[in-house]
Amino acid sequence: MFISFEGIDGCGKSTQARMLAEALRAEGRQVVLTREPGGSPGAEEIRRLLVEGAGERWSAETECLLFTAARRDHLERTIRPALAAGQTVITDRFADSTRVYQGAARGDLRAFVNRLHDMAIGIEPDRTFVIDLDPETALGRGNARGGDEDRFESLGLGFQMRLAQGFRGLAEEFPARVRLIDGTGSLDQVAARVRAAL
Ligand SMILES: Nc1ncnc2c1ncn2[C@@H]1O[C@H](COP(=O)(O)OP(=O)(O)OP(=O)(O)O)[C@@H](O)[C@H]1O
Ligand SMILES: Cc1cn([C@H]2C[C@H](O)[C@@H](COP(=O)(O)O)O2)c(=O)[nH]c1=O
Repeated sequence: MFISFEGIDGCGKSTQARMLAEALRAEGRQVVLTREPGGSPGAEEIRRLLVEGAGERWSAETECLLFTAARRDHLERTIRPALAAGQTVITDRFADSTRVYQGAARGDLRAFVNRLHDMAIGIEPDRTFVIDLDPETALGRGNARGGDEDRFESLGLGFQMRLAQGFRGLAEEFPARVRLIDGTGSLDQVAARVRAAL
């Protein structure tokens, strides 16, 4: 099974991806927990180009190409081999992030993003959990966490609000696989919502 977690920066998706991986492992499943951009040595190199770039280093189109290149490597080196071995793959972000960040929030590039996806990726998760949280709360959580990978989080509240709208829209666009999960409350409360939706 192939599962993705999505949402705005600081919504809690990495925490929930990790909690679900631990819960499934405790039940005896073999789980590969991975992330994007990254998840394979080559894709982690591309991640550094993306998240360590200062300010507006890349155009939205170039970002699409870099994220898609990283995803292709991640798919070839990590995701497909794990799925072929019967393992469960849980990824912290996948193609929906490109649809929302580059395709909608940074500009109107959905057609470009879709064409790249069809050419180079061509696979969707079986289930996608969008952790839905208001951007002010999410930014507060992100700031409290600190860290130096602030290339995207520094884009501000207005950008995060466009993202939140974009992620909510995925549930309507892909109703068979995307589940909107209320991200408020304790870690265990959110985890219970994820399990119920799985
Ligand atoms: N339900 C929650 N209640 C309070 N704090 C939370 C909750 N879930 C996560 N956090 C905290 O919020 C911060 C961000 O969480 P996390 O790293 O899981 O988010 P994220 O969506 O993966 O962020 P990013 O995309 O920016 O990496 C962390 O410090 C985490 O411990
Ligand atoms: C896959 C993907 C990611 N992004 C952005 C979203 C985040 O701001 C960063 C990654 O940071 P995280 O803390 O690991 O979530 O990259 C994007 O804009 N487009 C994408 O396809």
